[in-house]
Amino acid sequence: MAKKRVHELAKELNIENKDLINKLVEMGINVKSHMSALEDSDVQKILKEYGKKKSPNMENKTEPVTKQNPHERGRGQGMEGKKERDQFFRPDNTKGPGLVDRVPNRPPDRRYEDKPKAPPRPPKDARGVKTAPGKDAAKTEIKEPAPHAAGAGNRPQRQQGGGRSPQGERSPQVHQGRPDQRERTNQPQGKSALGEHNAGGQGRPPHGDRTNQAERAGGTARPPQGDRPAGAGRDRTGGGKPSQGGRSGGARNVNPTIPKPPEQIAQPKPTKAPDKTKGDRRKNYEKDGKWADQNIENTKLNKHRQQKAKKKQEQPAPPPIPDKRPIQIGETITVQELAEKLKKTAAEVIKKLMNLGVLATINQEIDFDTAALIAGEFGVEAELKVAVDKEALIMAEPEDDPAQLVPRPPVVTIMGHVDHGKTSLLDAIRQTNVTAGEAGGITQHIGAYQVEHNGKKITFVDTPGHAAFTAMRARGAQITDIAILVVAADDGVMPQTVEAINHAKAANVPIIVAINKMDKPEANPDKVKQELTQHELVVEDWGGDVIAVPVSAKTRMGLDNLLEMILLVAEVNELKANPNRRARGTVVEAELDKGRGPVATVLVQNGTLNVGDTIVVGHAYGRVRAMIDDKGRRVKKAGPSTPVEILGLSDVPEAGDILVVVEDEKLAREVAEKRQMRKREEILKATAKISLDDLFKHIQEGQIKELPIILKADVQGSIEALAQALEKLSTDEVKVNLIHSGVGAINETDIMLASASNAIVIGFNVRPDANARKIAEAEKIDIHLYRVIYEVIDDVKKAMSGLLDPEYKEVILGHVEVRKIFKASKIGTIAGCYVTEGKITRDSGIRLIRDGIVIHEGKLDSLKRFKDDVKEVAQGYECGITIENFNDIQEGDIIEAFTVEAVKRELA
Ligand SMILES: Nc1nc2c(ncn2[C@@H]2O[C@H](COP(=O)(O)OP(=O)(O)OP(=O)(O)O)[C@@H](O)[C@H]2O)c(=O)[nH]1
Repeated sequence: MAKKRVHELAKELNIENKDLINKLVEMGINVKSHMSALEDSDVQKILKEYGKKKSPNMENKTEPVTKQNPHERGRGQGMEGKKERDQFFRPDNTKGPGLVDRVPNRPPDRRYEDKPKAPPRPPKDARGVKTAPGKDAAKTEIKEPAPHAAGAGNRPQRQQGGGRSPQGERSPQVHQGRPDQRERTNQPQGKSALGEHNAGGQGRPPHGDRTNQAERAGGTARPPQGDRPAGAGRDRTGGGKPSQGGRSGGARNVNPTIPKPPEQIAQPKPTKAPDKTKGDRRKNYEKDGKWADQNIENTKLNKHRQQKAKKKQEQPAPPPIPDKRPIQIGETITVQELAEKLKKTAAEVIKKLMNLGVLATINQEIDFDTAALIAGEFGVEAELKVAVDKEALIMAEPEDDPAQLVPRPPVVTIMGHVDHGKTSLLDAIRQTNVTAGEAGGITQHIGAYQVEHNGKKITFVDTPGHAAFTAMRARGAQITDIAILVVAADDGVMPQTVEAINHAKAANVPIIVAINKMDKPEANPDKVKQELTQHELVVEDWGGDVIAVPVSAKTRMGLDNLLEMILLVAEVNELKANPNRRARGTVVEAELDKGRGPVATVLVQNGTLNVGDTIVVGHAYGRVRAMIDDKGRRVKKAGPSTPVEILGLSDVPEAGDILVVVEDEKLAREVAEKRQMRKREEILKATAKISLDDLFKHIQEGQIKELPIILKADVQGSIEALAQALEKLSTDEVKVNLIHSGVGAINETDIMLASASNAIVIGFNVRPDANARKIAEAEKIDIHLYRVIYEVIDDVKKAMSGLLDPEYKEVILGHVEVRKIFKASKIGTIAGCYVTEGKITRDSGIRLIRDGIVIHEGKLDSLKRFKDDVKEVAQGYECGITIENFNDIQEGDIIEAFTVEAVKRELA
């Protein structure tokens, strides 16, 4: 006889293949699919299982039906149609048709409410609250089916077990196994929740159902168990373990009375899982060791699948986990960049900015604080990114290893009073050196030179005077090791001598006094020495520590001695440097050579500068293309204290700029460009908008060499007259430059031009229109309005000479539009007006403007509201106006009301 296949048997039993397969698996019968053939014995087992289940449960279930419990009803009625049954089972698959949806509509314990006798049990209630609602609801809604045998009574259990279809099949088995289990579960021992459940299912008094079920189950239920609080607790836990229970315990241990809701299954309580599994396993094992093991395996597998499916169903589109990492923002950031960092659109960011009252365009930079606020609005934290100061990095002076330090030539600067012979002395030393046989012969004035004395080198800075010395110091460059103070023996200490002394002292530079012009008969070195003491310079002869050397630049007398002394002081001061490192130096002189480009004389102060080195010098950078020494020779390297001319810079640096060698050109360029930008900004800042009020101040500060003017007038004749008069005002210091003139009102374009060229705007018998006025205010453009040519000339003249004293300033009160004209023989022309802006007062001065041209300036004769005289009329109101001694008012004219206020002038 042909073996029966699973699907055939399922058909026979009127259950789904899936359910039957699961049931078979639970029973330890290995089947792979609905096509798997079943042994006769297995078929018998199944039939027995289902057959067994049917009878008792069905009977039991009828009772609840009468009580109109939906579940019971469903069961009691028995499910005839497959559809119905399917409906019942499917919900078990976590997401049966409509199961979840219906759950909420169900009162959680409705089933139990129907049982008034049910004694209240806190623990169970608790559970009920937590889990039952879903369960019951689900059940109630879906539970109509359960037609066949076990169906009615067991279904709830199945669902409970895991709410999966397999359980549906299992249900019969549940019933089968029940008695045994019940016996076990009913044992007082605290079994796992599930165990309790199962048992409790039959014997849970607190839940009305339970009693019913117990009855249904065939009296196996044990009320005492149900009472056990522990049981309840366990129950709950068991309930919380849907997935596991579903498989391992669900089917087997399902509690017929308290079916678990799909929700419970869907949201298991992981904490109790192990207990349940344990309990189930033990039970299974007790029941049938093999079976249990297999079942566990299957359970795991199915659990995995279910979880997967569940995940898919429950989280079809998991919301993207927001990136909570803080974003890094510098001191400033553009709106666009911020939007990108926040992964938002610029529009969204701009909108948030607007909410904060910040109007910004996409390319506008906002500061860190604002950016952080915006980021916060989007729930993102912002961190201030401290930019690495590359400039500081390259400018940092590395510490030299003392072992690497070697003596270096002293760098000497010559200072002193005018005409005391500084230049003569420098030349004399240089020439002496040349005549001494220095190779090369042709001396180059590159800003510094080196001489050799007794085999030792001395570097002289070729820019005498303390002004240059201090200017360099002010730039942070101190190149001088020793200062030679030249004092003419025939003249003595003079004011600039004193200055030089103070500058050298301030720089903490040792001083050697060269008493020059000793060849002169009137030379009086003692007088010099004496005067020096008054400035805290006590020469050695007089018991001090200051070296004084009598010299003559003219006769070259004492020069060797002077050089000797220089070397001595250098030795005492232990001047050392490390030639084995990247060079660092200071620009002594720089210029733009027509043929060679930017040329700078650099005094290397430490390290060795090589041809090919990448350098940054102030705002210039480049690679050392060539180096020329003070003798005009090309050199490849320059060590400490060596002055060299260097070629290859991008721009002409300034004296006092520091030269550093950097590793790569990109970094050099970056730093140099940053400095250039900073410099430009400084220049821009310094060039403030000109106004007549502070014109003289700017002229004095040398910031202005010309005064750009934009002139607007009522007629061409006025422009010509004014242009001529204004241009005549040009002086040697400032040239008046009429950059634009025209007939008509001052408009927006005039203001923009003034803003771009930093010009002042003069209006003669014309007014700025509303737009122009607004822009002028925003752009801080100075507009001067006149009605007399002489006043224009006088004001500009005074402004240029610093004599302008505008003690009064005109303030515009408002504008009134003439809308209707009335003629009255006695009064004259009455203008029916409307105040369009500001206000007009009875005592305000007025200008009648027609097409931007001032037709009349004067006073009001009367200001009325209806028939009453009023002191003022505000914006939005009508009024009647007559102008003193003026009747040529036309409709459309604008009356400008103004007042003149005294202004306290700031001293320039
Ligand atoms: N007799 C004599 N005249 C000297 C000596 N040194 C300089 N002179 C003269 O003094 C005058 C000024 O000399 P400079 O070398 O130009 O003096 P300085 O200090 O460089 O002058 P400034 O550059 O104007 O500050 C010149 O006429 C020199 O010829 C000297 O040793 N003896």
